[in-house]
Order: sequence, then structure tokens, then C-alpha cells
Amino acid sequence: MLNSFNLLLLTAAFGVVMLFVLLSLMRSGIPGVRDWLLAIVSAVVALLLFAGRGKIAPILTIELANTLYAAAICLLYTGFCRFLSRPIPVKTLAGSLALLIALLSLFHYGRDMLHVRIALVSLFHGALCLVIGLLVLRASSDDTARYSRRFTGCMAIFFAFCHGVRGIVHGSNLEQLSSAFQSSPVNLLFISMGTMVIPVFSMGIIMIVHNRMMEQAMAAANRDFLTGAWSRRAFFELAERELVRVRRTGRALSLLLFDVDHFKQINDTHGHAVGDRVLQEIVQRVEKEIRGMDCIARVGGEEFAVLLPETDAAAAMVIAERLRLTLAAVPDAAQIRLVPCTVSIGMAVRTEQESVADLMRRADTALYQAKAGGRNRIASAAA
Ligand SMILES: Nc1nc2c(ncn2[C@@H]2O[C@H](COP(=O)(O)OP(=O)(O)OP(=O)(O)O)[C@@H](O)[C@H]2O)c(=O)[nH]1
Repeated sequence: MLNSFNLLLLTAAFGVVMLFVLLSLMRSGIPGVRDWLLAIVSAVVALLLFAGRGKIAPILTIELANTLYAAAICLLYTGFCRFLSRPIPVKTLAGSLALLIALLSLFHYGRDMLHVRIALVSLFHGALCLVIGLLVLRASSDDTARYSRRFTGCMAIFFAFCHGVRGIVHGSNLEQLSSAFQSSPVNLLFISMGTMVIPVFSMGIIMIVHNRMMEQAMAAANRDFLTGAWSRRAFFELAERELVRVRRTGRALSLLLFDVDHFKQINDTHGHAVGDRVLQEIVQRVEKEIRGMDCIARVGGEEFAVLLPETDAAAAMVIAERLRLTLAAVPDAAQIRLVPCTVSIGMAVRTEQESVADLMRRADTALYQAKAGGRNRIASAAA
């Protein structure tokens, strides 16, 4: 039978299930998960205490239960702040929680006014849900995360609205209650909305965390771990996408393929760690020299590709020469001495009907010519 007691127990049981699901995400290392876990624990205990109303001491079922439930919503909020790298207003949260407890005690032990207590709690929860909703909806997100953020944000605003209505209804004493969990239709409706907060937020959080994990996995697959440049796989994807655009617009597309000269010597002389830092420095320097629409990828150990959309042979040659000069003396990790480090560059401009693989092949041949010609130079591929 649907009554407040059953509803509270059911929600607590659902909270326990969600707790185990969220526990599985603990090892993801995603910020906010710990707060959300604590929020669910706090809410489950609060719900069980609420369910004990009339059976155990009122201080447990009123003051403690309300404190724990309000703390749960605060923790949901701090979890979102951490997740979105936003500052946590600890003092404001602690202050408002303390004020809520003080007022609840006042309207319990001072003048026992149930409707005022319900209004206060509802408005507190409503305000927090509103803040969570706005925070989540305003945060920028890519396509994969948009649905889960919108779901969570919109549900938070909906809960804020329901709590607000409940606060107004009880604040103006429209529905006179003898108990906060009286099973009247209107009260049951409000309680149902209130108990849905934790399960719905839990589902939203699980979706959001999964999206973040997916984003991280995609970034790991698309980016070179050492230098942060695009990976070989991602480079071919980006180049194919660019090719579709080029076929439509008829614009030029150039490719620079460069390789560090005698890199083995750098490793042998200065050590592998310095070699690694040199590779990182190379990528950072190139990124400063190229435009936002260009991209650099690490396509081999010490071999890099730079894709230059809307760039003809003359412009590509200017960029190639700029890169050759800027990379001519890449500092070592400690920047104490300069590691003599030059690059050889093969340049190719896409010809009509040419595929990415063919463009790469021609740039590679040009790179080989630059190496054979004495290194630290640019060779342009024949069309
Ligand atoms: N430090 C470091 N070295 C790497 C990495 N990947 C490849 N290498 C090294 O790069 C060197 C490439 O050597 P080679 O292919 O002989 O080429 P090279 O010495 O640059 O000579 P040329 O290309 O002919 O000018 C090897 O010693 C690899 O071990 C890396 O991630 N870090």
C-alpha cells in the first residue's frame, strides 16, 4: 500500500542500490564521486530515521534526520562543484545548514510549528536544487555529455520548483497537517517528489560520470601520451574529415612530415628522459607556430605530421621554414644547455583526387630526400 512509511523505506532501499553502483565508480578517480557517495549514505540514514517517526525519539527523526538530508543535498552540490572544477562555498553551505538546524529546533522546542518546519526544509532543499540545476546547465559540455547534463540540470530545476511549491503551500499553512508524513493525497505527492531527489540525482550522476570516463578514454586514444599531440590514429581521422571538406570547397591542403635529425644521438648523449622532454618541447613549439585549424600529430617515435588546411605550396613552404628554424635549438629538460636538434621536413600539397594515404606517401618520400640531402632542410614532394 502506498503510504509515507513505505515510500521512505523504498527510497532508502533504492539509495542503497545506487550506493553500490556509485561505489564501482570510486576507482575512476573522477572528482566529486566521494561527495556523491557520502550524500547517498547521508540520505539513506536520514530516510530511515524519517521512517522511524513516532517510534523513536523526535530529536532523531526531526533534527538529526533533517540535518542529514539537508547535508546530503549540500554534498550533492559540492560533488558537482568538484566535478566541474568550481570553488566550493564551504562557509555559505555550513552557515545555511547551521541556520536551518537552529530554526528547526526553534520551531520544534520553542514554538512547535510543523508547517513552518516543513516550509523551511522545503525552501532549503529547493534553493540547493536550483543552484545545482543552474550550475550543471551552465557548464559547457561536448555532445556526448550534453544529454546527461541536461537531464540532471532539468530534473534539479524541476525538484527546485516542487520544493518551492511545497514551501509556499506549507508556509501559508494551506494544508493543515498533524504529521509531516501524513498520508493525505497532496502530502503524499510532495513526499514522493522529495524522495525522488536522491534516486534521480544518482542516475544523473552515474550518466555524467560515465560520460566523463568515455571522454577520458577517447582523449587517451586520440592523444599521444608523451607529447599531447594527436595520435597517429586520430591524425588519419582528422585528415580524412579535412579531405571531405577540401573536396567540397576545392581549397588547398598541405602536409608537412618532419623527423628529428640524429635523435638517437640525443638519447645516447643526454639520456632517454631528456629525449622525451625534447619531443614534448618540439610539440609545444610547433603548436605556438601553427593556427588553430592546423594540427600536429606524432606519427612515429620522433616523426611528426602537421596538417595545414587551406594552405598552398608557397604558404606551406613559409610555415615549414619557420618550423625548421624554431626547432633548430630545442632546450633540454632543465634548460641548462641547448641540445643541438634539427629537423628534416618533407612537404606535400594535395593534388586533385589524392587520398590521405597517397599524400602521406609523397610527403614521406620528400622527407627521405631531405634526410638524404644532408638533413636540417625541407624537401618538397613532386606532384
Ligand atoms: N626519448 C625517446 N626516444 C625515442 C622515442 N621514440 C623513439 N625514440 C628513439 O628515436 C631514435 C630514432 O633513431 P633513428 O631511427 O636511428 O633515427 P635518428 O637517430 O633520428 O636518425 P635520422 O632520423 O636518420 O636523422 C631511436 O633511438 C628511438 O629509440 C621516445 O618516445 N622517446
